[in-house]
This record gives sequence, structure tokens and C-alpha cells, in this order.
Amino acid sequence: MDGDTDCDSLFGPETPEPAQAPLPPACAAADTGDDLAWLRTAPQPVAAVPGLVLWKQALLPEVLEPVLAAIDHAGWFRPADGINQAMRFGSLPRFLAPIELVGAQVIDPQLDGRDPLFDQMIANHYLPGEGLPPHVDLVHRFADGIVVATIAGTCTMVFAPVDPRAAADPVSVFLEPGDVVGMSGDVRWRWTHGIPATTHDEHGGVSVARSRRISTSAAAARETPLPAKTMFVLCAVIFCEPMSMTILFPFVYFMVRDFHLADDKDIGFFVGLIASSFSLAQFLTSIMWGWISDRIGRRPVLLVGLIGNSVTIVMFGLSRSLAWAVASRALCGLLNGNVGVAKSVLGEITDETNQARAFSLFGLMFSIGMIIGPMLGGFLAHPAETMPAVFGGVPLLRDNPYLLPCLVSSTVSICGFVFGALHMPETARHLGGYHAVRDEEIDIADNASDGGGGAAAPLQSDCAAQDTPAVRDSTATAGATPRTSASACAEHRAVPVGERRPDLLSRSSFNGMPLLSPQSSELHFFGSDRSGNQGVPTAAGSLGAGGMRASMHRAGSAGRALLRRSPRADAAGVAAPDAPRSRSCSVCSARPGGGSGSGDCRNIDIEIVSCSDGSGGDADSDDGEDEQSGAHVSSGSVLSIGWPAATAVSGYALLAFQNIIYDETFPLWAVAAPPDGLGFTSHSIGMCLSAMGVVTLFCQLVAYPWLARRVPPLVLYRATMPCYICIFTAFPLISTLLAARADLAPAKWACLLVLMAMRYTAGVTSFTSVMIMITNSAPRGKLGIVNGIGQTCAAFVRSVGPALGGMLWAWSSQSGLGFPLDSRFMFVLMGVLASVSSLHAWFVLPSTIGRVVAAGGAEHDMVPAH
Ligand SMILES: O=C(O)CCC(=O)C(=O)O
Ligand SMILES: [Fe+2]
Repeated sequence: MDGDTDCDSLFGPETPEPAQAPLPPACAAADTGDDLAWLRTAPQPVAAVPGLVLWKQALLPEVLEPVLAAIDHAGWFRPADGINQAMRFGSLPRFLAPIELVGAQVIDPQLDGRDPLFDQMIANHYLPGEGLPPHVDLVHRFADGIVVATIAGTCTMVFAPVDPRAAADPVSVFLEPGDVVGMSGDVRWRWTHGIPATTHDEHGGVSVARSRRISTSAAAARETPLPAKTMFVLCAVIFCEPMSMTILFPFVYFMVRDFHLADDKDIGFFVGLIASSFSLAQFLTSIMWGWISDRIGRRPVLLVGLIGNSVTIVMFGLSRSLAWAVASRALCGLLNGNVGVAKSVLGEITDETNQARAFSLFGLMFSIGMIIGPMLGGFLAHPAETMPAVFGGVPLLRDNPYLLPCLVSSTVSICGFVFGALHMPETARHLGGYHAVRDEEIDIADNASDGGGGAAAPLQSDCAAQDTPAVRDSTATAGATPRTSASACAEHRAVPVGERRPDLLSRSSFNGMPLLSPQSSELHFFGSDRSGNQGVPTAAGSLGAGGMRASMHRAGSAGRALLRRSPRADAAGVAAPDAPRSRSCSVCSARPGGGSGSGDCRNIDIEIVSCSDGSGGDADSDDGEDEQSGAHVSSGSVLSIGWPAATAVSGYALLAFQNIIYDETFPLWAVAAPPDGLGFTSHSIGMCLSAMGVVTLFCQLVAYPWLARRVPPLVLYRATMPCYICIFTAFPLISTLLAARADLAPAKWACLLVLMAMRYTAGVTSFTSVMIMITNSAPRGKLGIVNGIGQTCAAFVRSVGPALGGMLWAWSSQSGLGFPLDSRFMFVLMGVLASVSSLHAWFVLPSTIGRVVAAGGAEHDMVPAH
């Protein structure tokens, strides 16, 4: 092991803005043990390691003392049980505030205004002899800067270049209580850092015995940018679906009338038939499309849907008979598995940092499609008559007065198709879709496994027992810290620091979990496996499940790249998609001299969501061989999607049902004369709905993404459901009040708009949250089918909802019966449905659902696999 580098060579000539003056050499101050050293210290760049800043004794003993007491009091560590690590995501505990403040200074004083300063923290507990292998904390997952604070104990941290060809020598830095290390820029990924597993450190020519050491490393997650091209195609898909569904609404009545059917009074029925044939066909085929997309990929299915959409909508525009119109709508629905598949793609290209934004955008595009569709249909029907100067001379449009809006809709689909065909990569990761890599990470991974036999050899030969695929898998996928232990695997110490070794990647995986607020108040405990050197999560159940899954799926891209090269990476504990719920996963590592028998494992009782993640299966699913062959996908019944996904989908169905009843009832109620309704004109309804467009826009673009950074989707969903009960049941109060007190008429607008705004806000919150929960709970390799089932439910609700709503309204408003069977019946019904949804949300949805996100996550720049 290298000794300390001379202070003079460690610290470069340039000194950042002095935080305190005067500034004698920090090393000297540290060495003297001078009580007042902190007064004279400041962050010092370590010249030999670009981006590394060391602030000796930045934290005063009197600051450290309460922090240490708080950590001890919180019981984060149980060394006797091997629990030597704690993670926290979201707002960090208040007692860490001094570390955050000092940390901001070492990274960038400008950070001071960031809120929160840091949103993830790993606390480490080391006994003498324990260390941390050289590793790279995942580069692109964090906003720049990782801050490591030593709270108790001493150690030597060794920084070594990742690239074996680099001329730079390893640099050792002695750390003692109060020292704060800031890493940003190069040191983050061109250098590894690690702590040799030893009982003594050389410092200033003296051998310093280690005692218990406690450190925290803090970082802030950075929102992953959404891949623009894929998002563009998705937006086209998502926009086209509602547009082609609604475009006919304004003219379909006249179209049917033009068919000159025997009896005009049947027109209403035939209109209903045409409108519902689309949803009905979608209802029948969405699961199939989802399933196909799981088998052959999302891209072909999306492209077929887009081309199908563009052809069939034109066919519809050319309709001359009822049969043709119904058939073309049905065909459109049949070929349109797109929305479900698009949701799967969204799940695969997002992670928890951008999921809320992406799904909000999804909702937004859908809403815009719903608005634009009828507008196009209304404005562009009969163009030869309404715009004779432009279209009067076009016989095709004269003979087919409903073709033009359909052509416009078709053009949007074709644009989506062409762009998608040219630019959209396959995203289904279990089919070898997106690879998670940035160039540097590929380099690291490549170096790690190919960087000469010597690189990986020491680990394999010397720590063979730990380096089974099982361990690798559990390390890389569980992302647990590979903590070295002097006794268990001395070879780890023996491997020269800075050498290319696969295990340096596992730390990347671990720290590559930029879990944001959804996990905010969760603490996750991990511990090192004492008999092996690979960190194994050791907390049984309770606190750990969400984090476990998180870590499994947050495994860094480098880790994945590594896994991909391991033919049996899947061996340990990657649950089959239909594995029983109780299965614990991924944490059973092979032990030296032992198998991976369950007796050996510190199993975390992770629900199946945790191990058989859907949206691509991410890190643990990167076992190319298995997946290429479709082994995961084919196992188990097609429809076995696991309990969490089933509950999420059923929640979605309930939600969609109550909302479609509302959508159907609202205009009927609004135009009905008081006391049954508000006596609005359709113009007033239009105004209300336009105002709600603004509310929706605001919620989807601003409010939801903001909220979702702070609150997990399940919590948002659970909070929203009871609100629905109040909102729905409050509507009829307005009409009742209005009937009783005509003088209050002006207030009705205010009441109505407030209520509607609440309902639309609840709509955005609940739908976006449930979509995220569905995506996050899908078993690996089955995201497509799960979304297909969700889409089927939506299509079913859409095909029966309007008719049912209309029928029930007609019946109740004319029933002549008393409350609740009078005109307020619909709202009572919605209240009851919302109560059922609330019970479902609170008592049926597993509390871990949606906590961890789409496996798609850990990627940054999505790079197509081919
Ligand atoms: O414990 C330390 O000082 C280092 C911790 C670290 O490198 C990490 O958490 O990534
Ligand atoms: Fe680290």
C-alpha cells in the first residue's frame, strides 16, 4: 500500500477562494493536532488528482459529536449483525445539515442555494481491518459532486487512475474526523477511490491504528435527460391515438346520415356503433400487442400501429357505407396497440429522476390529442363547402367530405412512422434493446473485463469463492457495497490499487442509485458479508425492500456492461417473471466453501416487484443469453403478471371507470336545468373545459413533476383517492344550492371552477401516479403485456362507459325518486366508486409499489444496441 503522499505534492499551488483566512497548509494543521486547526483550514484542491478537494477538519469536534450521537441513536449500524451501511434518499436527516453545508463548499460554493443540497447519502461503518475496494461512483447519475465526510475514525483513502496506461501514480490521503473530501470532475470517473482493508495506516511516518470509522458520502441526483428522438416518436404515437379516436366526433353523425340508412332515428345507435367499434377492437387486441411487443420488441409494434393508424383513418374518411365505416374503425382499433406499448417504452427509457416528467408529458400529449382531434374534425369536414377557394376544385374532397381531417390525422401518424423507422431504437432491454452506457463507462467496463487477464485474474483466482457469477450478480445488481474484509479476502488488499478489476465497477452500481424523493424517508441497510468480500444486503425485510429493488435496478450501466459479459449473471436470485411473491432475490451470494443455499443468505423479503422488475429488467436482466432466447419471457403463463402489477392495473381500471363516468355526466349535468343541473349553455361548458385545459397543462408540466420529486407515486395516489370522494359528491351541492338561492348564482362559477380544477388536478396526479406504478411493478419481460392489460381495461371502460353513463343519467334524472336515486345519483355513484378506489389504494396496493422505478432507469444516454 502506498504511504501518504507528501503534503507539498498533494496540494497544488492554486487555492480556491479562501473560506477562512489566513490559510496555512492544511496538512500541517492536521498533523499538529492543533485544536484550532479548523480555524485555519480551507478546502484545498489536491493537485495530483484533478477534481479532488480536501478540507481538513472542516467539521469541528463539537459539530461532529452530535452527528455521531444522532447516527448512533438512529441505530443505523449493527456491526455485530453485519449491518454496516445505511442509505438515505430524499431530504437528508437534519442532523446532517452541517455536512451538507460544508459539502456544498467543497463541491461548489454556488451550490449553497440548491434545495435540497444533497438528496442521497450513504453512511458507512468500518471496523478495523475493513475497507472499500477501489471503485468509481457512477458518473452520470449525480449532479456534479460527491462529498465524503469522516465523522469518526481514521483511514487512508487511495485514489488511483482508472486507465492503467495513465502515467499518474496512486495518491493516498489520510482522513481523520472532521475531514471532508469533495469529488467532482475527473476524479469522479478517471480515478477510482477506495480504502484498503487494513488495521493500520501509515501517516506522517507513524503507523496509526484504526478504530471504528464512520463516514457519510452524499450526492444529489441529476435528472436524466429524456432521449429526444424516442420521445418524439412516442409523442406522435400518444398524440395520434386520442386524435384518431375523437376526430370523428363532430362529423360522424352527418356521415351516418349521408349513408341514407332506412330510418333516421337509428342514426344515434349507428354513431355509437362506429365510435365504440374502435375501443372494442382495442379491447380485444391490446393484450396481444403487449405480448407481441414483449416477444419481438416495441419498435415493430409501434411502427405497425402508426402505419395501421394512418391507413385505417384514411379508409374511414372514404367511408360510403356503415359497414365500411365500422370495419375501418375496428381495423384501426385492431392495429392500435400503441398506447400500451408506448407506456412500456416510456418505462424503459426513463428512471426515477425523469419518470414523472415523462409520464406527465404522456398525459399532456394525450390531452392535446383529445382536444385537437375534435377541432380538426369540426373545422376540416366538408372543406369543399367551407373553404371552396382552397378545396372546391378537389374532386376527391368534394366526393368525400370527411376525408380531409382524416388525411391530416393520417399525416401525423405517417410522420411518426417515418421518424420512428429512421430514428427509434428498440427499447425492450430484455430483447437486447438499449444498452446503458456512456462512452467512459464502456471504457471502464471494457477495461475491467478485457484489460488483460491480469486485471481480473487476482479476483478470480484469489477470491474465487466470492467471484462466482452469483456474487457478481448480487453485487452488481443489488448494488451492495463490496466491502473488503482483511480476514475474508486478503487478496483484495493485495491487488494493486488502480488495477482494472471488475469489482471496481460494483461500487459504481451501488452509488448509481439516484433515488429521489419517492424513497425519501426510507432508510436502507446493507451490510457486508463477513465471509465474503462482496457486500450483501443484510437487513431482513422491513426497511430494505424498496431500496433493495432500487439498488438492483439502479445498478449502474457499467455494472450492466460487466454483467453482460457474464453468461450466468442471472444465476443468483433473479426471479423469473412469475416467481412466487415470497421469493427473496439477488442477495444470496455464494459463500466461500458454501453454496448459495438459503440458509446462507441474508434474504430480504422483497416482493416480487423487487426482483422481477418489468420495465426491461434492467441490470439484473442483462443476461443476454437467457434473454435473447426469450427464456424469461416464455416462462410462466402469459397473463401471470404478479400481484403488484395486477393490483396496479386494477387500480387503473377503477380510476378510468370513475373518470369516464364523470366525463360523461359532467356535460349532461351542466346543461340540465336547476335543480338537476346548472342550466349552462354548451358555450359555458366549453369555457369551463378550456379553463381546465390550462389547469391540466400546469399540472402536467409543472405541478406533478415537482410533486413527484418529493413524494412517492403511491403516496400521491393514496392521497388523491379520498379527494375524489369529496370532489364528486360536492358537484351536486352546487346545483342544489343554486336552486335554493338564486342570488348565489354568481358564486356558482367560482365554486364550479374550483371543484373542476380540483378534479383535473386529481386526474393528472392519480393517472400519472398509477401509470408509473404499473410500469414499476411489471415483472421483467412482461412490461408489454402488463401495459396491454391496462390498455384493455381502458378500452373496455371507454367502450361501455359512455353508454352506461348516458343511460344512468337519463334514468336517474327522470326517475322521480328521492335522493340518492334522483339526479344526484350519478355523483353518488362516482363517490361510491371513488370510495372503492380509495380502499383499493390504501388496502390492496402493496406499500412497496412504485417505490422503485423502472428498471429502464440507470441509463443516461440511451445508446441503441445495434
Ligand atoms: O467511507 C468513505 O470514506 C468512502 C465512501 C465511499 O467512497 C462511497 O460511499 O462511495
Ligand atoms: Fe465512493
